[in-house]
Amino acid sequence: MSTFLVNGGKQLYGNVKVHGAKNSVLPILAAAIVNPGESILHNCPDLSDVTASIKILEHLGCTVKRENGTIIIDSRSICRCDIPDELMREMRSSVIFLGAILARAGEAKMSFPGGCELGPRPIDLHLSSLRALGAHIEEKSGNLLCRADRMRGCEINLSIPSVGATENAMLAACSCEGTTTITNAAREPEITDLQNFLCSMGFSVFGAGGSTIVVEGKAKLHDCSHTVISDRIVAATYLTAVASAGGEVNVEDVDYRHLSTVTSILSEAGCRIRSEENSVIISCKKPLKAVRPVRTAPYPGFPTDAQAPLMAAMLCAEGTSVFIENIFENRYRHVDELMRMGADIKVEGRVAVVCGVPRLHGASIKATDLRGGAALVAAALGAEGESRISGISHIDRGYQSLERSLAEIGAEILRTDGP
Ligand SMILES: CC(=O)N[C@H]1[C@@H](OP(=O)(O)OP(=O)(O)OC[C@H]2O[C@@H](n3ccc(=O)[nH]c3=O)[C@H](O)[C@@H]2O)O[C@H](CO)[C@@H](O)[C@@H]1O
Ligand SMILES: C=C(OP(=O)(O)O)C(=O)O
Repeated sequence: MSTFLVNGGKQLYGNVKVHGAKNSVLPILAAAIVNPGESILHNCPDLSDVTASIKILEHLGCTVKRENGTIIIDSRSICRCDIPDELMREMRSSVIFLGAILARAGEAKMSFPGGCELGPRPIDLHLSSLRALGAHIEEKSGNLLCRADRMRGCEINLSIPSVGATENAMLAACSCEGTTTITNAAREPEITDLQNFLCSMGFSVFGAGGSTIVVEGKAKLHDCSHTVISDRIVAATYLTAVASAGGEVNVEDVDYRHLSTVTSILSEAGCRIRSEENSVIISCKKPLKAVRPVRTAPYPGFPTDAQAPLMAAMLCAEGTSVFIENIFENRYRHVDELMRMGADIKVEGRVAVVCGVPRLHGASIKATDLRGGAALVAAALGAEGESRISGISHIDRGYQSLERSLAEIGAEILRTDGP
């Protein structure tokens, strides 16, 4: 089992590039099967979740070529409409294949998806949206058996602006007769990226980025190519790593507009931030100052995926910072591990209170989810001495060679094989 060995206490300097967004490329890979043709995707990160998506595409009968950051999917030869349980469990985004397979084949069979364990992650809104469009879905012994003989566009009002339910509804709506209007849709930049990809293959989809998305079903489709947007959560993680360790780093290939809630909090903490066309430059001297309460919220609010990395940066800030996790019920599993490094954090329900301590020390710690794992790395970079971080397969789901990127800006971090 691989671990990260981090020798903390070194400031970070230089340039680091942000790769393509996991939460964009995964639904886009699923969407590629809606079009019986070729899709060329650029800026695809090399992540274990991307590998899992490719396995699903190949299982369905697609031909997939992957070269550096480009993935070419030819979905003309699709011959199946089921996904094996072990692939469903590998990641959350496997469930987005449901809308895509239904749109393409009119039937689908799969089990429930995996993904980070952050408390209950129901898919009721995914299923009710697909049912509203005309799908018959039977839930039997942990399996979803779906058929859709004739899907019709309709109005779908989501009770929560769920990212995944919005994506599934958009994909299924592509094969419907007529127009589908999704209200209270998720507004994340990754939804806009999915809309742009669907438009590039010939669909008429508009409104993404706002709360109402309109999909005109059925269209004359053609081969397409698309470049995936950059990963705002990876960018946020680099910013918090610099805030934790100190130094000055240019985070490149990023859309600063997607990061404004994160950069405004880091500025409030005392970091100097300069946003340019495609980069954000951060410069920090320790100690930082505590910040006003950080409340996670759907985009454009503060992203839940950046909550743990930001917490890592605030552990040694002067004063008390409060975090309120509004999206997921149990997203503080990193807290116990951070406390092994000397952090002072109290959690009650959805609230975590972080009292700044003068310093952290290295420790043996374990990542139990993706962003919690990234937070442990950020904290270890700012701690005195050596930390050994296990469970890094969680981190590999969302960060391409995190250790290499951090080493390029001066971090002492090594991936080792062993217990
Ligand atoms: C692959 C991907 O894009 N993952 C992201 C996506 O996850 P995901 O799409 O799973 O997150 P959702 O936006 O669906 O979840 C938001 C909230 O809605 C609830 N809910 C969701 C669906 C449903 O059918 N019923 C229901 O109650 C969830 O339990 C959660 O409390 O958005 C999350 C919120 O920004 C991010 O943390 C994840 O990184
Ligand atoms: C929670 C996350 O991913 P997933 O939804 O794929 O589990 C994440 O990217 O932080």
